[in-house]
Amino acid sequence: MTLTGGLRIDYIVQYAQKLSWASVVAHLGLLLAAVVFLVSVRRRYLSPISQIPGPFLASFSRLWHLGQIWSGKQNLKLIEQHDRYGHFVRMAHNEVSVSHPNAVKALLLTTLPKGQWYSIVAFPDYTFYTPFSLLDPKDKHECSKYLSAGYLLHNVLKSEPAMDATMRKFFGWMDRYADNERPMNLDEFFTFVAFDITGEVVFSKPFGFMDRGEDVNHSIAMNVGLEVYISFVGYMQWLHRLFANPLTTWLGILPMGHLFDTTMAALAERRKNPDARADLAAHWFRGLERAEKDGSTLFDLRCLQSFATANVGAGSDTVSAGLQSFVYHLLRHPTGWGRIADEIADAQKLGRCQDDIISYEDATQLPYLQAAIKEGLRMFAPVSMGLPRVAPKGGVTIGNAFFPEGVTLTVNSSVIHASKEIWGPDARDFDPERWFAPDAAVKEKKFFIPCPGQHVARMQLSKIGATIVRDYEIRQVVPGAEWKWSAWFTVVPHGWPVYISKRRV
Ligand code: HEM
Repeated sequence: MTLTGGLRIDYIVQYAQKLSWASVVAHLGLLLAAVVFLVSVRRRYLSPISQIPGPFLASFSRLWHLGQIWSGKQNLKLIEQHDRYGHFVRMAHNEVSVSHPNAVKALLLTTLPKGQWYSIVAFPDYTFYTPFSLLDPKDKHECSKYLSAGYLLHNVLKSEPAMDATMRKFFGWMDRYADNERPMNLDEFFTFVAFDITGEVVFSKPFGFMDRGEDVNHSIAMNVGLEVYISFVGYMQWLHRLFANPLTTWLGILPMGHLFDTTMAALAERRKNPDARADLAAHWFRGLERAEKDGSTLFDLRCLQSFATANVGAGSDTVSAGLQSFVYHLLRHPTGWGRIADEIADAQKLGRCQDDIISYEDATQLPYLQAAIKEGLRMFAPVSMGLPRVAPKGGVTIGNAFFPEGVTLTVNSSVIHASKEIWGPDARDFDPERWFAPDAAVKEKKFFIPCPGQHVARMQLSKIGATIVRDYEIRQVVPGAEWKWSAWFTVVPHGWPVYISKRRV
């Protein structure tokens, strides 16, 4: 060490020895403040996305974004920001929300690495992974190829009789409420039926919500807790390691609850049963055999188990939200409800729509029904969180903007669905008629974010939606009262009880 270096250290040591504890803390505080200040200045002014407009807090931290999630209205707040700033909004120091019409194609339909946030969507703990949570597109593909066959329409259709059995129970509850003339929380029953159908479709075992007509073991309430958890903790992965690790899994103290226990137990049972129904698990187990033969180092039983739980979450809340949006918006547009009732009456004259639960085949031939379902999903996108991708080597160009490697670019369905540039000046209004425009099919492909469970979702929305309109009349207990919701990863409304009456005896 040089003489000057030694002297400097001596000086610092002597200076520190003279300080009281209070002033040591004050000095450390000052040092920390200086570091935070310098990092913030660097992020705000020297980042490759410094020129992207957005809220002040977002220009140097994640705080603005977390605040919006906490408000429960992140989807609406982001729409407001895009209305103000245009196609690109800096929503955090390293993340840009994109509403450009090319966003879905450039970011989601292309194989880009996913943002770090996705690592959280694998349960029960951070050592598990699924194609949903894997960030590298090559890894995702390696797992997905063993899982995707089950979602093909002709495979999903094999579950229709099982879906019908669960739907029958759902309509049994509607009949009971109609007979008793008591208000029904249709929102809850939509969630119960969606969860039970997911159980049927995934592993031929409903969770039992429809039998009891209640949230068995508070599992759905717990699932909401999990949604809040992933929305926040996804941005603080170190916390996830603290809460959800192999030790907490082994101790069984994670808040996964009945849904996840049932999923694991059902999968274990399923594996032993060679005569099982052709459900998703059957395809996945076949995929597992293939992966073993191929020597896949990535796709294994743990990945399959974790993926099953991801399906339960991803497939149930979303369908409940879609069903709710369909009924809620049609109650405000009685002519739309009437149009569907009329097309069903016409179909019945031709011998269709006769089954107690309208078949999927018949429901797909009801154009206004299909338009109203799509419009419900457009108006109220069930996945309310942005979907982050990371610009790879060489960067990404969207419109006239170039984003260099490493920038996180996010697409939010609600923002895309509310874009006046895409849907026209009436983008914020519910209007099923827009789905009869010549470019409607192209818009659906371009601007609805793809999901592997789309056929499962469409079957439920179409069959339940059509049967409700054919067989029931619904009115809100407080006509016109607004529903309530909080937007976490998904957004599921509540708080709009209804009276039911039967059209069919
Ligand atoms: C109306 C209902 C639904 C909507 C709006 C919807 C929407 C979405 C969206 C936006 C994503 C995120 C895609 C991404 O990260 O790039 C997603 C992912 C996913 N959804 Fe759906 N979904 C619905 C129903 C379902 C159903 C019924 C299932 C299963 C039966 C399902 C299974 C999944 C799975 C497994 C993923 C993760 C895919 C992956 O990255 O590997 N979804 N969905």
